[in-house]
Amino acid sequence: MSQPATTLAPGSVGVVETRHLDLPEPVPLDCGRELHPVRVAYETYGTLSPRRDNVVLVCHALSGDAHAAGLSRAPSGGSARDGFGAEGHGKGLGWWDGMIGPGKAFDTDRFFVVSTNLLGGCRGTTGPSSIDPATGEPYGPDFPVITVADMVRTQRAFLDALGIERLAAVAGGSLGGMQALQWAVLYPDQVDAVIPIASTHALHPQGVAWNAIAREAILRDPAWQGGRYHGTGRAPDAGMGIGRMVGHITYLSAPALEVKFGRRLRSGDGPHYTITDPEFEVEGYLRHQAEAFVKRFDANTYLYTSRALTYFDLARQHGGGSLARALEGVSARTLLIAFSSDWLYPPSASEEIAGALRALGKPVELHVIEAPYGHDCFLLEEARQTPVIRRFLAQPVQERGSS
Ligand SMILES: CC(=O)SCCNC(=O)CCNC(=O)[C@H](O)C(C)(C)COP(=O)(O)OP(=O)(O)OC[C@H]1O[C@@H](n2cnc3c(N)ncnc32)[C@H](O)[C@@H]1OP(=O)(O)O
Ligand SMILES: N[C@@H](CCO)C(=O)O
Repeated sequence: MSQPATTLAPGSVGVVETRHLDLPEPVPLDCGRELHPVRVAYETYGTLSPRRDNVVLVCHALSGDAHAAGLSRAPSGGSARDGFGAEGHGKGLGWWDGMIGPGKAFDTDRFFVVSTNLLGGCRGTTGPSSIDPATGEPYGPDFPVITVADMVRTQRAFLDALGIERLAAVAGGSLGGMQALQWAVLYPDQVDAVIPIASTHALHPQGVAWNAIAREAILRDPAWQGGRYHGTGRAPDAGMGIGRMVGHITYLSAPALEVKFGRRLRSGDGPHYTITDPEFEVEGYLRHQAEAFVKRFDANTYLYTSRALTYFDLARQHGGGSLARALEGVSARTLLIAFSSDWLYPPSASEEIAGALRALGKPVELHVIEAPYGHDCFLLEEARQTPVIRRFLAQPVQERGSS
């Protein structure tokens, strides 16, 4: 994971700025509605080749944004609600800064890396906090329910507007990996390689359940007000904070919590026998994560995005219940990376995808990295993902085959 920085480290893409593009056409959605207008927030790193054949799209997870690499030019300290927004994790460096740059996994000496904030987001791309042209008010709960396929259709339309037809690769972790898989299925002739990391073809029931609890915490906060909290001076911060605490624990692992906090108390002279104060270090940490999160994120975006990732089911949506059938049309070569301690998006999910692709004779590699930090390993274990990704992306066409 990128560290706070005031100076740019070697290999940095430098100071970057999030830009915005308005799509010329409405985006058709799985729910049957169309969305228009749609604005997409994006950043790019590296140089587009004259043949426009070196584009890598990186897709973020639940709470990310377009600021994937470099040091943001945007002012810090803003929030998702006040219009300009704080940086991805509050320090100015992009959420995959260790992975994108000269000589890094996504090498900007070679690739033109594009990162967008996903549809439904609260970091510059049209989402539930955007103005509904029909009412002149924020959409709130009137925003259409969106899917991962809708996010990918939006990215396709965005790239069309930039004049980019093909992608050398699509990569992302978690929900970002779902988008990569969705690209391979929806646009098989337009993407050469996909790199889903710590991801799945369908979240397991326990994952669906944890997401449901997080959403429930928001829905039951009286300040949510049926989703029409914008402009009322009240927002469901309490509910979203609890939702983030739940979610954040699912991104970690039991051994990581043991090493990081153990059962240490916050105060040297405790316990203080209180039912309200955070006595344990891990409780203080969770409160900190909740407080930081509500400053940078919108509750309705959380609801819509969490919903989209629980709906995602390649077999159901594209294969009549069969993962193999869903993947039949894939022509991109696939690199799957999973982490041994990730119980939310476990290696078994990547193994299922790899098995289905192999049985179909498609080129696929699976790497399970032994690492203790749980699901968030895709943000933390940059050094160990880098050689795997660099080697995969360096493979000349004639060497591409099943493994
Ligand atoms: C996924 C995308 O596509 S982009 C979105 C990615 N960003 C996020 O998810 C943001 C929130 N998540 C995190 O911070 C994740 O833990 C990670 C993986 C991104 C970073 O992991 P780490 O570097 O190990 O950070 P860690 O989990 O220790 O959290 C550090 C924070 O907790 C605070 N903290 C650490 N220990 C304690 C404690 N005992 N009590 C209170 N606060 C604590 C630190 O002060 C630090 O705060 P800051 O972020 O405000 O500076
Ligand atoms: N911590 C990451 C991972 C979620 O899958 C996020 O908040 O987006």
